[in-house]
Amino acid sequence: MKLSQFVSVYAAAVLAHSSDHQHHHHHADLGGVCGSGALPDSTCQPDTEYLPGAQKEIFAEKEDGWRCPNGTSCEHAHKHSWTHSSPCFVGSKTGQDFCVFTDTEFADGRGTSFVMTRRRADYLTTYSAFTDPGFVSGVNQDLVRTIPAVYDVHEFPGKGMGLVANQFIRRGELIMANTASLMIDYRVFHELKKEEYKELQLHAVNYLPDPHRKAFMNLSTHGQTFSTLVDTVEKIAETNAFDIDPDADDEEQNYGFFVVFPEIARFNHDCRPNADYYFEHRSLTQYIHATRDIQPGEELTLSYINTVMTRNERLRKLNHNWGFQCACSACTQEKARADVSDMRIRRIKDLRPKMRNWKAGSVATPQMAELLISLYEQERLWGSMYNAYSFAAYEYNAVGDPWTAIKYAMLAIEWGIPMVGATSSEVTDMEKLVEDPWGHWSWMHRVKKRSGWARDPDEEEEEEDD
Ligand SMILES: C[S@@+](CC[C@H](N)C(=O)[O-])C[C@H]1O[C@@H](n2cnc3c(N)ncnc32)[C@H](O)[C@@H]1O
Repeated sequence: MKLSQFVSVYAAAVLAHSSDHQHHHHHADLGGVCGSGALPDSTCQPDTEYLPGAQKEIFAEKEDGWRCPNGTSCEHAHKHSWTHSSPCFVGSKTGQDFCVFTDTEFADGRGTSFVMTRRRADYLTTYSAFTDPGFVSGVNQDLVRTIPAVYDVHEFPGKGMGLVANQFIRRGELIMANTASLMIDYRVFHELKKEEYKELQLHAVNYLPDPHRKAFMNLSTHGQTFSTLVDTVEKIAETNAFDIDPDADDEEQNYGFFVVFPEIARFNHDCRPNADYYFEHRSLTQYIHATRDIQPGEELTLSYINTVMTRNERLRKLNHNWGFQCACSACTQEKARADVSDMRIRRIKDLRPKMRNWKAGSVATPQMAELLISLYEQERLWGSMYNAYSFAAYEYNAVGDPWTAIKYAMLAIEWGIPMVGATSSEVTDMEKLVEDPWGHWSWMHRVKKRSGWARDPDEEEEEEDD
């Protein structure tokens, strides 16, 4: 297993679509393509026709009659029963059509919309979420609720809407889960013209079933208003989307997804959040669990950025990507405390690559892992504790102390399941260690390396810094 994988997945799963989009405040964005064959004539309507509720009248036309730009064929043979699959634009590098694929039946009729290639959309339909509808039945608890919510939605001065715990929530408990609403292949942003992908985005949202589309259109635009729907949808996506890495079997490893989950989008940011998220590909679901015990009345928060950043780095990034001045407890603490917090952050950044280095010359020791645990605790980075416990389990096992290794592996599993999921490699590798530390890859690994008993270090997988 690759240690770098879990650290990078964790760090990269950041609520960010950092490219700077400019917004054009003009009407009739769709007007430009009307009559060009890019869209069916029925879509060549004033923007107001795209308001929620207008979907059926506009998109009642069958896909068969739809054409794609530049004479490309948009053959949408229905391998999976996509309810809609047009329009399309050709990617500048891949030469493939990027289209809108909507399944309005998905997850008990909640629906989901993709903007990607046919090939990738079809690949995603091999996931249990599509092959076994029962798998995602009842996952989303917001549009149709069968279990009482542990939170209420409130207005927060200076932050817009946010979520508040309405009861005690224990560490590790599930707070919310959403299947993907709008899922965009990142290549769309690299290969299509801005006007093209904005149009695909608009269609993707329009195709969602009514209540779902309304929930999407209600999301934050960071206080801005736009005269066209295409710009509003773009700003909503930019303000609310998560970056999701492709799964390990996806043939497009270099490009992940830009995904919106309307209810999860209500979490405001905190640098020391009391909730964290992970995406489970086979259910196409983003899960949110409590990183620590939460008291009723506390605001529920996620970190939009990598938490292991100094105060100035965090402030800069949040201001650049979302345009707000972070006023969380970690950002507003008095200078002496903020300085020592930054010292801890720098030490964390220094320790992790050392422990990820499994070569003979690595200076990693179990004491470093103990230090990392303490630093995470002092920094209140509860969502990362599992990561420090894993390092400790590996380090103890690597010097031949299986019982301490098992103790930390158990802690890594306990803290890791709600943060990264029970089926993630981080958790399953810890389970292997617990079952048989002596047979685990990490057993005596440091000792063997340093004594020259093991393979040539250069043959080992190199771990990168994140
Ligand atoms: C994903 S949305 C969060 C929910 C949003 N407050 C709403 O009303 O729907 C992100 C936007 O919320 C606001 N926001 C989130 N966290 C914030 C914070 N810590 N301080 C100020 N504004 C925040 C910003 O406007 C940001 O662009």
